[in-house]
Amino acid sequence: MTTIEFAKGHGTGNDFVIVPDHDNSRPLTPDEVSFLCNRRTGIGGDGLLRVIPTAAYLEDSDTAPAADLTGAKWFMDYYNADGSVSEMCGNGVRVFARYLLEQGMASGDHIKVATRAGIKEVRIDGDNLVVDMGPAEFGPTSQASLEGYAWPGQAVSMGNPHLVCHLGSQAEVDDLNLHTAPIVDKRIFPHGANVEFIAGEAPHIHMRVFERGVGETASCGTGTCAAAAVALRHSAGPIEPGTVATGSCRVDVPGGTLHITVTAETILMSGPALIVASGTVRL
Ligand SMILES: N[C@@H](CCC[C@H](N)C(=O)O)C(=O)O
Repeated sequence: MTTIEFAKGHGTGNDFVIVPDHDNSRPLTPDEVSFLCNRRTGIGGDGLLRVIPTAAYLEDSDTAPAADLTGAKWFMDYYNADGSVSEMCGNGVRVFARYLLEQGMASGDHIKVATRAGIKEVRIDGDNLVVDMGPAEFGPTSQASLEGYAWPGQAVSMGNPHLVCHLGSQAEVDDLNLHTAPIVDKRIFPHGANVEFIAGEAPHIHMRVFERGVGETASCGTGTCAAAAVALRHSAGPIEPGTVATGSCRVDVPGGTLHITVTAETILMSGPALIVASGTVRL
């Protein structure tokens, strides 16, 4: 049996077990990740963030990184609660940056975090952290089905895959039973997708999300970016293909509120991140 250090943090209720591994000497198996994320028998979290040096990740990784990561000292090695890996986690990046600051592993008001989807720059803005998430990439339209119903949706990549379904009213979103995973088209999403159900119009929408590898969560940072991009395009009316519908959008999720700004080049996500506990745990 080994004992490891952990911390626990969240961003708008999307919670993470944080495991520092400064020399990348203790990789975690998928079973260990799902044990740590288990809310009854482990610590509990929607996901897990291993904190490892970017240089160590680059040495060990057998796949070429999506982008040059050498400008960021620390790599966010992100896992979903079921032990699967995802390319990106928006709330996770804010929590990761908050952890680096509190541990004295980063300083100043701009922090770079290496992720599987490239380097993300985080700016500290009082209690909020503002992440440059990169642009949304729109894919085809598709649909999500659940309990015999189907909703049209827009495929969006924020580094990780999303399907955003715009429903008629907030009551419809509130009434959804998200205890089981919505079914998505495997031809469009061969590795699954995070499914966002939204109501309202930009600049203020409501969202619930079923996350791939997790289940329903209180918030999803990449999901709010995808949802805001879709809502802004929806309210912009017909626009030139290839043109981005820019603007700001408030996204209310069960765990709080995130503020999203879509520019022609990128998407900025602003919201809180807190570290709430730390300790040791037996594996
Ligand atoms: N909670 C996240 C997204 C985490 C990854 C996702 N479940 C996936 O598999 O892509 C966020 O805040 O973005």
